[in-house]
Amino acid sequence: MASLADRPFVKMNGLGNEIVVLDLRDGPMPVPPEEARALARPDVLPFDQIMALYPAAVPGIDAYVRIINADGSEAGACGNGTRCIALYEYGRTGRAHIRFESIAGLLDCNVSSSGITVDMGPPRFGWADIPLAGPVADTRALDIQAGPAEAPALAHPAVVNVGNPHAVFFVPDAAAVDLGRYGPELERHPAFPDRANISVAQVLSPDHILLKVWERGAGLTRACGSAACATAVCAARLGLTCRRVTVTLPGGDLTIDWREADDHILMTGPAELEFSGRLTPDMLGVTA
Ligand SMILES: N[C@@H](CCC[C@H](N)C(=O)O)C(=O)O
Repeated sequence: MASLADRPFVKMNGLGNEIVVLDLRDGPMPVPPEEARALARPDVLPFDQIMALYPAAVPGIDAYVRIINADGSEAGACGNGTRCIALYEYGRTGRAHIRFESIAGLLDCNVSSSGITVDMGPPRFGWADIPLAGPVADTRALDIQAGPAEAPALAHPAVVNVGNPHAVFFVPDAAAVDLGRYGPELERHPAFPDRANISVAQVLSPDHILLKVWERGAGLTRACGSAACATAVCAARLGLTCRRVTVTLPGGDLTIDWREADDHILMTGPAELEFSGRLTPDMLGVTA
């Protein structure tokens, strides 16, 4: 099977969410899950997601993007990674308006001095869209004890799909929740047949939310852009906040605006280029 050995990579981050960009437009090939897992080892090139760029099928689109988690699984959305590839493409082309396509649809991005804005599209609240294991009438608060019985704050999450599945637990004190302990079980709860990204959110004011995230396929991360979007729309839908909020994650702040006019979610924040290099067989765990 083809290997990524010798392909160039760019290491970036979006608020400390660790991203590896692989521009495969010149020689498209799938990212082998076992090579992704080998690369993610702590002593190699630890990352939360690979953003792999492929030629777009449609004119006017810069690239088709596939998103690979550190465990080798594929995701439909990655907000922080999308800001990273927008910055990468801006550096390559000098164009501030960049458009990507993904399994979840179009990602329209704008790079400016105040940050990178990504149109993440509209949220989907239907139980089958998230997806959930069975019909649920009200996805604002699941009528199940989703979390462990000894952690009563972790029950009745709001759920939504923003290109990927999210469950958001609104709690009075986010710092008091040991998400590293409960995340693995919640991510794989039987209610979520495709697993889920798990957020613990504390509403600080009608325009400010504190958030920490256990990411599906990556674990605890310093930031998760799609989780910030998911949390903002769930909070607004529950009447806890307005539609434009600042979301504070361990890695920093994102601005989320759930636009009334077309139901789209706009996420604004930074991205950073760290270093670049070339993948070697050793890094990918490939033996001759
Ligand atoms: N880091 C991301 C989310 C990446 C995908 C997620 N772990 C999933 O499997 O759905 C972000 O910034 O949105």
